[in-house]
Amino acid sequence: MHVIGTVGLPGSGKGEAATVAREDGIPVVTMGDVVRQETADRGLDPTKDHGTVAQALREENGPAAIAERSLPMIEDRLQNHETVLVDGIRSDTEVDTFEERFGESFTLISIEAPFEVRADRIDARGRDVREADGGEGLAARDERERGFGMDDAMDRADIVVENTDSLEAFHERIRSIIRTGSTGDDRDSDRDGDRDSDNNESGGDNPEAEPESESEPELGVDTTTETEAETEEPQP
Ligand SMILES: Nc1ncnc2c1ncn2[C@@H]1O[C@H](COP(=O)(O)OP(=O)(O)OP(=O)(O)O)[C@@H](O)[C@H]1O
Repeated sequence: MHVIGTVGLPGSGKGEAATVAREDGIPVVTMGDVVRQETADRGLDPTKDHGTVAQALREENGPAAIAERSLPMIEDRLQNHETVLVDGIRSDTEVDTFEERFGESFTLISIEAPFEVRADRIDARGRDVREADGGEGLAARDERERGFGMDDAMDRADIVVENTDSLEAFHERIRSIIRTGSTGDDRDSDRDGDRDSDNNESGGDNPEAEPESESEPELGVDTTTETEAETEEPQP
């Protein structure tokens, strides 16, 4: 059993990580699914009343309400799958919920990219209403997410993935983590030192990880992660 959670500010790459998981046949449970389900259960319109229900859930049942409601969905998927990805974690209180339930089988990945990089990618994505057209700007969205406790959740991550390289390199990175249950190489910082050995033990010497990590530098076309590429060393 392995439950992988992702956390990251808007435009950091959580959706891309979920896509990689699905391509690998790994079910993805998003916090949004939980809220949509609850909205439908209350006889409301999931497309319109989503925000109100998310807020109501937290007010009625506390800040971990959405995470708690996601647990049966995750456990259901774990009946038939070894690994499940949980997308959309927003606070350290939610991290507590997953750690309490899944213990060492829970791995939190923080996906990070600088503000300007995320702003450019969100513009290019074209999904969001631009600030100039009355949409919520990225700074305001960041602020709102941080208000939920996202910084504290990110600080709890077992693995930090800097998504500043090419999309191919990011996909490869996430695939490697999902398949091996660990970083697979030494490029990710680990903010929680006592989890490091767990990662290495659980999959650091998985043979599948080797070819993937070796091929990564070739995939990178973006120059923003030069320092990462320079520090890349073959695994002993
Ligand atoms: N390494 C990358 N190189 C180029 N484009 C990328 C990279 N990573 C992500 N993107 C693109 O940036 C956009 C934002 O990524 P994504 O949608 O995965 O972010 P998110 O964290 O899910 O954002 P949100 O929280 O707003 O839903 C997408 O269009 C995605 O394809």
